[in-house]
Amino acid sequence: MKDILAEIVAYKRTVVAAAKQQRTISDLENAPLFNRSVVSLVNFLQQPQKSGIIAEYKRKSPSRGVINDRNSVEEVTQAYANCGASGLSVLTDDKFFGGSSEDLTKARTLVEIPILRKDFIVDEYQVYEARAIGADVILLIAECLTKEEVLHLSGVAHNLGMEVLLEMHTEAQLDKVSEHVNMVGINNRDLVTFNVDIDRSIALAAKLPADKLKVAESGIDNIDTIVTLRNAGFKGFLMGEYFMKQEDPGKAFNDFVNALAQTTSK
Ligand SMILES: O=C(O)c1ccccc1NCC(=O)[C@H](O)[C@H](O)COP(=O)(O)O
Repeated sequence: MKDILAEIVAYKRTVVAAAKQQRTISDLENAPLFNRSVVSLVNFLQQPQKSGIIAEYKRKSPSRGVINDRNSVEEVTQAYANCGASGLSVLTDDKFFGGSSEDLTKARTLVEIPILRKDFIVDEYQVYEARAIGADVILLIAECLTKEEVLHLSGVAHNLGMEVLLEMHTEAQLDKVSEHVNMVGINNRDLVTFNVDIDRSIALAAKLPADKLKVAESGIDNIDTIVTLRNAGFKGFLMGEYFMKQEDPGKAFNDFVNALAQTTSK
């Protein structure tokens, strides 16, 4: 199996090197959105009247190919926000996921809920970039960063007023959690084999630090799974493909959230 993560990270380094030639960090600091007030995803995920779902705008992926090339980022993210999403995740990688920074900024101008920049962050330049394009939260992936890198990048995000979701897949990666990580995400998808196993989140739940909000990521496609994950202590549920592959992702999201509310009010 080809190591897609290594390929993505190598690509990111070339993209960052090129971006630095175009715009310096001080250019990013002067971007119109750079000093806007950040909206806390941790707060939104703790509001009981919201779904806890972080709904992802995802056009394609290495594991699935094209998922949705019909519905615009404006249409989908507005629908998600209006129908009870606790947060949005917008993929800003172009090559592997068909996203862009412009996608995130378009969503930012339309919605007021927290937005996660979903990308492969390996350089502090990308953290400044996240702030400049309107993100509230960054994703750090333990699998492609050292403990020192997580500490540094989460510190930069914290100093810029943003929150950090640290994604991991194994218990050994828990060692990389730093003081400026606000949320720990368990990715149910193995990024080498692409196998998805929801039990991955359940198995690791009790081992996660009590002071970090728990987020389950990937492969979630039904209400029973969310109920099980909630009972295991998860407050956030990152869902992309399940909604994006439907004819009308916004309607599918609305139907799902209503059914979830009915199930949990019984
Ligand atoms: O989704 C992939 O194929 C993928 C491959 C390599 C690295 C990351 C990948 N996905 C990123 C994600 O974390 C998911 O988009 C996110 O958790 C939502 O997952 P899903 O609900 O299964 O679309």
